[in-house]
Amino acid sequence: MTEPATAASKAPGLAPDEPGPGAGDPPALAVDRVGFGYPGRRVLDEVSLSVRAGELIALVGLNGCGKSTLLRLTAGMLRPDAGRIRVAGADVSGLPRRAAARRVALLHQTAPAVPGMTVRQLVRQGRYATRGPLGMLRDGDDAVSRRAMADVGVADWADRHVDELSGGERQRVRLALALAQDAPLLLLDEPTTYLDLRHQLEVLQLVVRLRTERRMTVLMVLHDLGLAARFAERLVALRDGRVAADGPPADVVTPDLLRDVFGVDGRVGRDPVRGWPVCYPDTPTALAPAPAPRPPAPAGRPADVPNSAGGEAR
Ligand SMILES: Nc1ncnc2c1ncn2[C@@H]1O[C@H](COP(=O)(O)OP(=O)(O)OP(=O)(O)O)[C@@H](O)[C@H]1O
Repeated sequence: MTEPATAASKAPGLAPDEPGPGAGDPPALAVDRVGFGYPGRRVLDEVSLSVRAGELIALVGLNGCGKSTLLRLTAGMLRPDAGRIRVAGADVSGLPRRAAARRVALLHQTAPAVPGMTVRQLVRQGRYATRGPLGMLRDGDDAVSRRAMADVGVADWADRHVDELSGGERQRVRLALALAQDAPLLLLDEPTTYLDLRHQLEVLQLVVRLRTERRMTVLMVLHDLGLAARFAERLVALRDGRVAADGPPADVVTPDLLRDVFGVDGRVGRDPVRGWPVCYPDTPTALAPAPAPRPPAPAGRPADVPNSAGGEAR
């Protein structure tokens, strides 16, 4: 997990006239004091995160703490009601949909499975961002789709119907769909859901390869702290819509994290061979009180009101 990133080739996904990352470039992702709420429900407050190109980060936290919402905001599907999110320097909520899709790909928790659609057809939809005005695939799109299917090991299923696949098989096809976007920033919402142990490891090894060989930047939500600590180089923990911890797994995965973020008493040891943190959760305990509410936002800054759109930014 700690192997250095290889030298960057041209970043994937960007149009030929868009520059790839280089020295002095803005962070791959900059989340700056972001707040967001659905109508009647405040979800994120003052969330800040700076991610370098090629980093592999696991986002962890209790159910409902705002992880998926942060990914949807980062993909430009929702608009923050406070703060800004920039991907390679561009404010995602101001980008046209296709331009955002060339920069960020999101693996959703659920698949857009139209009845009768084949795996090949679904994965090709990932090329949406590069399609011409009439929706035609361009030169090279088919090769990118095929590479995405091969990366995830689903090339042999190209003619199978998506709605006839098992949950785990569908999850891998969804990952191929996200990879087909060939975007430099990959957001994975629970990529190991439904997968057996072998395929969990295969998918996470693939994610590591994408980072080291293609210099993709990856932010992934994982519920398994052990896998997160083993595969990510950095862990970000959300609690009550705020960043509660951010750093290398060895620093972040502690009994305090188990208690304060997950409300679980437990111990943390080290894998005897590899050295990565291993959690030994004992029993649920009362969560420590949430941090005190921050002072009211200055007048004119809509940090504490729900997003009036309450949904899709576009
Ligand atoms: N479209 C929506 N409208 C209203 N509330 C929503 C919507 N989507 C999510 N929420 C609420 O926002 C909060 C954060 O949801 P989110 O899906 O971001 O949590 P999460 O950390 O990803 O949870 P999980 O680990 O269970 O997937 C939850 O309380 C959820 O009920």
